[in-house]
Parts: sequence; C-alpha cells; structure tokens
Amino acid sequence: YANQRHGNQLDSFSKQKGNALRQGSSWRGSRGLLALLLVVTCGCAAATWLYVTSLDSDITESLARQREIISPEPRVYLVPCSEDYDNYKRYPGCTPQKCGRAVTDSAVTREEAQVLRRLAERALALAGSEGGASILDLHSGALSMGKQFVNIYRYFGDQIRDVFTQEDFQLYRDVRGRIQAIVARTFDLDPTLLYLTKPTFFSRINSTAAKTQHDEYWHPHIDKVTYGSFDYTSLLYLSDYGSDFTGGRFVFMDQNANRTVEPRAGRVSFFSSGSENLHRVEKVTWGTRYAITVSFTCDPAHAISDPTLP
Ligand SMILES: O=C(O)CCC(=O)C(=O)O
Ligand SMILES: [Fe+2]
Repeated sequence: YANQRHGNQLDSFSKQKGNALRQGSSWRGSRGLLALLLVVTCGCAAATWLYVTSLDSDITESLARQREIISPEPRVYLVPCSEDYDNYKRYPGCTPQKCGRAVTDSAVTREEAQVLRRLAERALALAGSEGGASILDLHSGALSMGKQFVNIYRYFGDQIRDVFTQEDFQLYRDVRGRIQAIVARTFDLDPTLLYLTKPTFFSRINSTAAKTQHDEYWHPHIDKVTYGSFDYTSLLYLSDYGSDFTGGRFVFMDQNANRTVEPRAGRVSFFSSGSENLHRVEKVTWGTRYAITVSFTCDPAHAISDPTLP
C-alpha cells in the first residue's frame, strides 16, 4: 500500500514536470508574440507620425503673439490673390492686386482700445445676446438682445446719451481713419478710393453656449462671400488673449497650415477679403473677448458714412 502510494507520487511528479515544461515553452512563445506585437505597434506609430507630419494640414503657427509688440511697421504676409476678384467689377486703385494679411500694434494705442472697449461694455450691458456672441453696430444701430436685435437708437431714445458721448464717436471716426490709411498704404491703394462699408461692428464673445445661429461665430468663412461688399477686412482688438480670455484666437486656414493672430488690445489685423483669406475664430473657452470688425469696400455704391450721435 505504501509502495503503491510512492509509485503514485512519482507518477504525479513526472506529470507535473511535463506540465511545467509545456508551460515554459508556451511562455517563451507568448513572449515572442509580445515582442512582435511591440515591433508592429512601434512601426505603425512611426508610420502614422511620418504621415501626419508630412501631410497634416493642422500645423499651427503664430503670425503675431499676444506678448509681442509689432511696431512701428506692420508685419505683412503676402499671399497670391484668389480668382474671386475676377467675378466682381474692378475698381482701379482699390481692387486687390496685392493680397495678404498684416498686423500692427502701432495704429491704435492700448488706451484708445480701452476707451472703445468701455464704450462696448456700456452699450452691451443694456442688452446682449442670450448666447455667447453679441454685436453692436453704431452705423445701423443694431444691438443684440436675447435671441434677436434691436435698434439701439430707437429702443433707448435719448437715454443713449448716457451711454455714448461725442468724444466716443470722434475717437471711433479717428481710429477708423487711421486703419483705412494703413490698409491703403500696405496694399498700395489710393486711400480716397477705399470706403467704409457695412457691417462694421463691435463684438463681445464669451463661452456661453450658442442659442441661435447668430451666436455661431466660429465657422470658417470668406468675408467677401459672407458679406458681399467687403474688399478689405480689418479687426481692431480691444482685449488680450490669455489674460482677458482664453481660446478666441483668429485663424487663417491655409492649405497646409493654420496661421493664428493672437488678439492684443490695440492690435489691428487686416487682410484682403477674398478666399485667399479663409478664416475662423476659435471658440472662447473662458473670459470675454471684445473686438471691432471694420470693413472696407472699393464699390462707392456700398460706402457708408461714419456714425453720428443722434
Ligand atoms: O473677431 C475676429 O477676430 C474675426 C471676426 C470675423 O471673422 C468677422 O467679423 O468676419
Ligand atoms: Fe470674418
């Protein structure tokens, strides 16, 4: 009986040894498989990285950082004009022959930008969009209110004089004149053949969710297509990217790269309005962003005059 037990023990010992040997070889097998998997994964990652860096259209570079001061001359980036302009009447001395973008911090001071921003704050405090994007157009009087617009001059009547002063309007006219001069000089235009056009408006953007299409400011667009009369667009920023708000950079969407302009109070960014300058604004993620869109046309029929206090 004892022997038999011993024999059984031997028997089971050799069985266990056999199992151990089998387990050992299967472990070696799966280690090999793991190594192969690792090599394949690394290979795939490397190939993907190479592909992404060679073909990617999402390379982002900055044309103007918030912290730098572009002065006294504008920083200019020329790009070939699109064929859009062939489909419109040509105005010699104004229709873009030279296209591109430019940025300057010397056309408007930070103090002037602050005065204009306060003006926008006061007016927009009267109403404002329910969603994240509100506008104030001093020319037409349009002011965002809830899900629509009201005419600020009609709606508030004489009360408007508590919000705006003659000096505010004078500054607005002054600033737009300086911007017009710099646009004309940069693109070799006759400044008298370039006219202010509509819409020219203040914008206030925060991170509140959009309630209507009017609040969806972030869509890529071409100003000449969106607004028709535009030949040159300029943007005067009234707040600082990074400290007043985050997100909200302006992005030129080129074939092979996104090129950003970081808003800075007093900074003027301007560009030809055709499809050579497809662009968008990043969603504002925190804080409040103020800007003025000042637009110019070559077509005297689309000219508007400076606003005056009623
Ligand atoms: O506010 C901006 O930076 C750009 C606004 C814009 O693209 C526009 O008004 O057409
Ligand atoms: Fe635009």
